[in-house]
Amino acid sequence: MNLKDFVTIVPNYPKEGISFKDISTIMDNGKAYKFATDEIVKFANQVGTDIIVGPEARGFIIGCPVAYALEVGFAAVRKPGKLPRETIDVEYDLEYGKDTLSIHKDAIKPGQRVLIVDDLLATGGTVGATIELVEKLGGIVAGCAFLIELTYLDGRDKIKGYDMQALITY
Ligand SMILES: O=P(O)(O)OC[C@H]1O[C@H](OP(=O)(O)OP(=O)(O)O)[C@H](O)[C@@H]1O
Ligand SMILES: Nc1ncnc2[nH]cnc12
Repeated sequence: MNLKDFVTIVPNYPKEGISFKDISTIMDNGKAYKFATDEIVKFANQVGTDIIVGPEARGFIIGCPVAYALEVGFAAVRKPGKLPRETIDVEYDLEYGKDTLSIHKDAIKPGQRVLIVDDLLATGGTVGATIELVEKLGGIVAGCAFLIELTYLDGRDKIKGYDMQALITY
């Protein structure tokens, strides 16, 4: 299956000049959604995975079915103020300005092998901050898996030295 055929390109969204890669047309097709999930499950098995970590919100859409298929847990990385118990937080750079990501302090046990799953790698700010959260909790980043990599934004530079998988590249 050519997964790229299921991505919808939306020009000038959310801003003029941005070519938005809409994955909702992968998710609304059962066969494409399963194919994408199965490909990440294969990678997860290769690198060895005890738990999936996915950043809000699109990381949940693809991370949760992977966790289900592997019969491992899923830990959510969220924007500030969304998690009810004690968190650790990491500030990271956006194209303009800064943002923060949080995870529950007890979401990952020291030594657990973590696969970070998200829909898309752009500048790498989100995955970089997620790696920092996992490692602060003593987790081992087994790898990072994405449906899409925007190679022209060089996000890969932020995950040098980590195993990574991208199913579709632009
Ligand atoms: O590599 P980066 O430059 O960090 O960009 C990639 C991130 O941007 C998008 O999430 P967004 O923050 O738009 O949130 P959403 O999933 O809630 O739409 C996407 O789902 C990735 O998480
Ligand atoms: N071009 C893009 N398309 C979809 N999601 C994104 N997140 C960051 N950049 C994106």
